[in-house]
Amino acid sequence: MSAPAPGPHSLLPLSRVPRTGLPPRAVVVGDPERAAAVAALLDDAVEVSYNREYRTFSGTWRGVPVVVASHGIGGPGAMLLFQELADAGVRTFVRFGTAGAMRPGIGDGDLVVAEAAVRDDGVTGQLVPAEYPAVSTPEAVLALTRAAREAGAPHHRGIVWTRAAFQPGLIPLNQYDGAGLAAIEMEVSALFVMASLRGLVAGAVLVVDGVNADDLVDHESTGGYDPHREVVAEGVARGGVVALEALRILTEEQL
Ligand SMILES: O=P(O)(O)O[C@H]1O[C@H](CO)[C@@H](O)[C@H]1O
Ligand SMILES: O=c1cc[nH]c(=O)[nH]1
Repeated sequence: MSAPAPGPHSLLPLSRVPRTGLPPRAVVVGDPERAAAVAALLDDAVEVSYNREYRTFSGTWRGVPVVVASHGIGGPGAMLLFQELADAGVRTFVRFGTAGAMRPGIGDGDLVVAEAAVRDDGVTGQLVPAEYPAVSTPEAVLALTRAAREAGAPHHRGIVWTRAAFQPGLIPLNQYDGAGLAAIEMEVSALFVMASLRGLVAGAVLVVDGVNADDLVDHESTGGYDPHREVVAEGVARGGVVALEALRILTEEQL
C-alpha cells in the first residue's frame, strides 16, 4: 500500500516545511539565494519547500544530515521561520548572515562569531521582558571559532547589535559607543532568545559586508556598505563552510 498523500496540516503554515522528518540541525540565512548556495555544498541536497522568503533544503554535510533555510530580512519574519523549524524538530541552529563591522580592526569579508546580541530586534520584546539575555550556546561559539580557524578564515568574536531598523533615522546611533560591539545585523538576538526559551542550541557567524550607517565605524577597516563585492563573496564562501562544519562539530558533541 502506498503512503497516504500529505494532508493540509502536515506542512507548517508559513515556511511550508513538513512537521516531521527534517534533520535536527540547521543553517539559517537571510537570503534565499544564499540558502541555495549553501545547499549546493551538501551531498544529495533537495529543496524541501519555498514559500515567501522561506526557502528550505535538506542534505548531508560530511555525513551529517542538515537543513539549510532562509528567513528573509528582519527579526519578526525570521522568528517565524525559527519557530516553525523548531516545531518541525530542529534542535541546533547556526545563523550564517552578513553584518556591518562596528569594531576597528574588523574588515570586509572577515567573519564575526556572535557571543551574544543586543535585543533591538523588534520582536523578542513582545515575547519576554527586555532584561532577558540573548546569548549563544557556548559550545556553538567554540565550534564556530574552531571551524573558522581550521578554514583559515579571518575571524573575530564579540557581541553583535541586532537592530530592527536598517536605515539610520533621527535617533543617534552612538548609544553603544565604547561598549565594544563587534558588528550590526538584524536577526541574531531573535534566534538566541527563541533557542534559550525552548532549550535549544544556537550560534551565529556573520560575514562583514561594510557598514550601513556611516557613523558606526571608522572607515579604515571597511569600504562602506556594499554586499556585492568580491571581498564579501569570498567571505561568504568561507562562511558557508564554517557554518556547516560547526554543525558537524556540534554533532560530534551530541548537540
Ligand atoms: O545577509 P543576511 O543573513 O540577510 O543578514 C543581514 O543582511 C540583511 C540586511 O541587508 C539583514 O537580514 C541582516 O541581518
Ligand atoms: O544589518 C546589516 C547587515 C549587513 N550590513 C550592515 O551594515 N547592516
